[in-house]
Amino acid sequence: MSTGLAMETAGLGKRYGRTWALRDCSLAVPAGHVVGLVGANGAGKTTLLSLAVGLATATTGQVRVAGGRPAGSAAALDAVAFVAQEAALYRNLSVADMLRMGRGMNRRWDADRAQDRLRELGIPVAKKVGALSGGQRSQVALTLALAKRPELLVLDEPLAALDPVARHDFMAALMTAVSQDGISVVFSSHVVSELERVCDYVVVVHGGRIQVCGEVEDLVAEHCVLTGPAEQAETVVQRFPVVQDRRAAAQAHLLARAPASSAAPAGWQRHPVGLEELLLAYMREPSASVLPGPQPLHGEQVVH
Ligand SMILES: Nc1ncnc2c1ncn2[C@@H]1O[C@H](COP(=O)(O)OP(=O)(O)OP(=O)(O)O)[C@@H](O)[C@H]1O
Repeated sequence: MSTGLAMETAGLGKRYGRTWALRDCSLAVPAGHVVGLVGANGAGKTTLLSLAVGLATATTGQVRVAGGRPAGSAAALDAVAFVAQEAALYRNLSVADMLRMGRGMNRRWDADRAQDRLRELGIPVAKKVGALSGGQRSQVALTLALAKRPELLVLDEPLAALDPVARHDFMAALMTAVSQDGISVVFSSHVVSELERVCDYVVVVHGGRIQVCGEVEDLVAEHCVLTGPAEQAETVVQRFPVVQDRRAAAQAHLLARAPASSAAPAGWQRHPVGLEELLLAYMREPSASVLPGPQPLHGEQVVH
């Protein structure tokens, strides 16, 4: 059994009929990170998260979570909390009913903390879930997930239905929980502009395959935009892997994998690149990939 990894997959694949929703996915995400999972519609994000929380079974390969527990096993269910895309709450039940259900279904339920959290947020527990705003419903779902005291919290597009203020409040609540509890978080999102503020690790999925996986700090340090004369661009392209190539008549802008330790070519300037720009470049260029994260374990037998 391996430890220190929030999520690890080896050769993981999921097929629905003739469609491979996820294919040959091998990654190892260290514990203690806030991981942003991004990719276009239909890229395979929900499939990967569903496999990780044990809601779907793999067609090929393996997935383990929270320090090597096989996904879907009793040990994993104890250690992992999941907030689904539509924050699966029973709209006809009151918030208090949901809290009672949570307590009945979980061994390590922290009822006091859940009550305190909802009080601080001003969410009345007597109210029916269906009568809450979208932002309040998301906060209730997060409260229920945190009350489980998970080691790994998985959220599928938690920001999708929220307005900018609710989105900000939700992420602030999540970050507070992360710093208080030291949990690992993996969440999928289309809001690439907000990831820089909250994530320290990113995974990009494209067409069911992992395209990018690594620590934000490393990724940003390993990339830059090189600007210089367009007629010399080909020589630069041969020297550095280029993710995005933009050329005008006179000048070229190349978003390249060129670590800070490598000198910029003579006559060229190096500019730092932000996470949003970097992720958008990779998402626009599916053939470019980078996988600098730790190597997943191979060859270990996992008994489900
Ligand atoms: N239950 C299913 N039956 C058939 N095909 C499915 C099923 N679930 C997902 N797929 C297909 O698998 C692929 C990946 O879907 P998935 O929902 O994982 O993508 P996603 O990245 O989460 O997309 P989105 O951002 O739109 O939520 C898509 O082509 C989708 O149509």
